[in-house]
Parts: sequence; structure tokens; C-alpha cells
Amino acid sequence: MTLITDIRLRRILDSRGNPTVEADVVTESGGFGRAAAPSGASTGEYEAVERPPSEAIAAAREHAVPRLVGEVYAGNQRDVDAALHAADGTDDFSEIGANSAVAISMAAAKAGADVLGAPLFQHLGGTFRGNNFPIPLGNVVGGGEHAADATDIQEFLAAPVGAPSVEDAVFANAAVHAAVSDLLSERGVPCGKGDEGAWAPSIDDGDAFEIVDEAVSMVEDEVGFEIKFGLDVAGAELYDADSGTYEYSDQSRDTDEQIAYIADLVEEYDLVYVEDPLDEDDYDAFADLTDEVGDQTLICGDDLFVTNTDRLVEGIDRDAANSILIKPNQIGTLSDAFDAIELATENGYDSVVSHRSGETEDATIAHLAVATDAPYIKTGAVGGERTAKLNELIRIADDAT
Ligand SMILES: O=C(O)[C@@H](CO)OP(=O)(O)O
Ligand SMILES: [Mg+2]
Repeated sequence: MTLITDIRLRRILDSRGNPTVEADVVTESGGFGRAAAPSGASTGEYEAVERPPSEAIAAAREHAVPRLVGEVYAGNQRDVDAALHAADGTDDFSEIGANSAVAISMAAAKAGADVLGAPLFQHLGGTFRGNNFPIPLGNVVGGGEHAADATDIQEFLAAPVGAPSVEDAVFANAAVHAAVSDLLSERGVPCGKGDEGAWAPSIDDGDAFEIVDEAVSMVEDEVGFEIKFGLDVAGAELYDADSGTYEYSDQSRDTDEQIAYIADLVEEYDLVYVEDPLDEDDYDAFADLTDEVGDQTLICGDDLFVTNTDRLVEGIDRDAANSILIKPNQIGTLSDAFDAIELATENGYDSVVSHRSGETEDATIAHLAVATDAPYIKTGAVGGERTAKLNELIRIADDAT
């Protein structure tokens, strides 16, 4: 039934215009799945290795395809992902590339679901999953590695925490995005968009806080439910290991000052979410900040944990955070991403399933978030490769996938 009979790999375009890997998986009974790897710009040092797509494809054809075709059942995701690990033979997918691995892993899951005639979230999560929907975190202003000459903080994220439905939440984020544009033009600030579709104005972070705060309040009044906001600081990108300081356009902050700065922002703006406020190697500083404000907000590890259970175990032991970002391509397979979410849940950490700055129309993460009952998903607010996931969430809620 779900025995894999063919795998095809090709280069396609991602949203930045760079090549990425797409995989097609076909099964014995005609099941078909297609998936594509996303790609980061502010990548964590400890992520699985993304190889140049043509090299990743050649290596996967040589090592992975023969271990899967005629050998493994697409319906058995653990076997698929174990075969990918065995084919690769390293602990970071540096042989076949995490981009080939994740594309095949996700395409196999879709082929398995196709044979069953079930939506992907149900195949992945089982029949009892799918009643809860993640709150979408929508990037409305951004800079850092995602846009030149914009804010130092990488992402300002609308968080419609009081939305009665996923549809209301998705439209609220789009409305905040539009309100930010209005406020920027009132101030006479011209601006384009960054890699994830967020506005990328040439303003300082202080102005961005004011504008996002105002935009969120305006939309909150309109829609009548609570909307907050949060940040992805992408602290590792600001951190200078030689000087031990976080380098902002207008000043440097040492680690204690950075912790105090973030804690003040949490207080002042009632932030519900702070991702990577500190450097990816600094578990201690993460723990200090979590101790200070972890009862008021989510402190989420992205570059800190890289969806890796070994790094998450260390974080849990050291009380470094209370939330983990989940990016399947950081670790290379859906099984590994599942393991990270389950470990997080068992230990009271909230999972935030996430896109990358370089994306495709692939909507697997929408299904992954619903399948695992993840409380949050971060996948932008507008732009085709972002709305692919947001609209899929609306379809899942409407039983229309
Ligand atoms: O830092 C992040 O969380 C992501 C996605 O928003 O960015 P990138 O894909 O560039 O790592
Ligand atoms: Mg991040």
C-alpha cells in the first residue's frame, strides 16, 4: 500500500529567489506527496546542515533514494526518517543535506496521508487531534538579517491571543500589518518589506515599539478581542563574542544590560512572546531572564535549541526558557521535530511551530502545528508563501483539506 516506489528530487525557487529542494514521493498504490525545504537567513550555529541544493539532491539520490524506494513504507514515518538518518550517516545531515532530508521526510508524510485519504494533520496526529488551533504570530515590522537598514530587532510579531477562531486571528494579524503601514505613512516614513513580508522601515527600535503598540491597540478596538505583541530579537545576530556585548545601532549592551533591557520591554509593552533575547550559547543568561519574567511572557529558544532534543534537555535542566521554536529543517526530519515537541510538552514548554525567512508554498507546518496541538505557529502575516500556511490553517478548521 504505502511502499515507496519512486522519489524525484528537483531544484525549485524559494521566496528569496534562491534554489531549494523539492521532493516527490510516490507509493505502490499511487499515493503521492510533494514537499519543499525552506531556508533560513539568521540560522543558528547548531542547526542541521543545509547543502547547496544541487549537491544535496545528488547526495540524496546516491545515498537516500536506494534505501527508501522498494524498502520503506511512506505510512511509517519513523521508518522513513530512520532510513534518512542511516543514509546520511552523520549527526547533522551534512552528507545528504538537511534540505534534501526534510523535503523527503515531509513528502513521504503527505504520500502516506494521501493513501489513507486523510488530511495530513490527521495522519500525523491521529484521529483525536485537530480540535485546537495554534495562535498565529504575525511578523508586522522587521529588520536584522531579514532587511537592510531597518530595525535592529529582527521581528515584531502581532499575537492575537484572544481571537475566537483561527480565521479571526489570521485576519487580525493582516489588519495589524495594514495599520502599521498607515501609521508609517502618517509619519512620512517610506518603506518596503523584508524577507518575511513584514514592513522594514528605516526607523529605530523605539519608534517601532510605539508604532506596533498603537497598531495593535487600533485593531484590538476594531475586532473586540485581545491582541498583544512579541519579538524575535535574534540575539545571536546582535551578539559580538569578542567584546561580549549586544551591538545595537545606537549603543552596546553587555549581557546584564541586555537582560534588563528585555525585562523592561516585557513590562512596558506587556509582551507575550520573546524569542532568542540572548546569544545562542548563553544558557545562563536565558535562565536569568526566564527567572525574572518567565511568569509573564514566553521566553522562546530558536537558535538556542535548534529543534534539537539534546539542546532542549540542557535547557530544561537549566531552566533556560519556557518555550521552543520548532523548525523541521533545523533538525532534518518530521520525527525529530515531533520528538522535540513531545519533550517540550512533557516539560511544560510551549511549542511554536515556525516558518523560515526563505519559504515556498509548502504548507506542511500548518498541519504539523495542528497535529501536535502546538499552542502557537509563527508564519508571517502576508505574502503568498506565508498565506499558504495561514490559509491552510483556515481550511483545516473548515474541514476542507
Ligand atoms: O529567526 C527566525 O525565527 C526565522 C524565521 O522567522 O528566521 P530565519 O529563517 O532567517 O532563521
Ligand atoms: Mg528566530
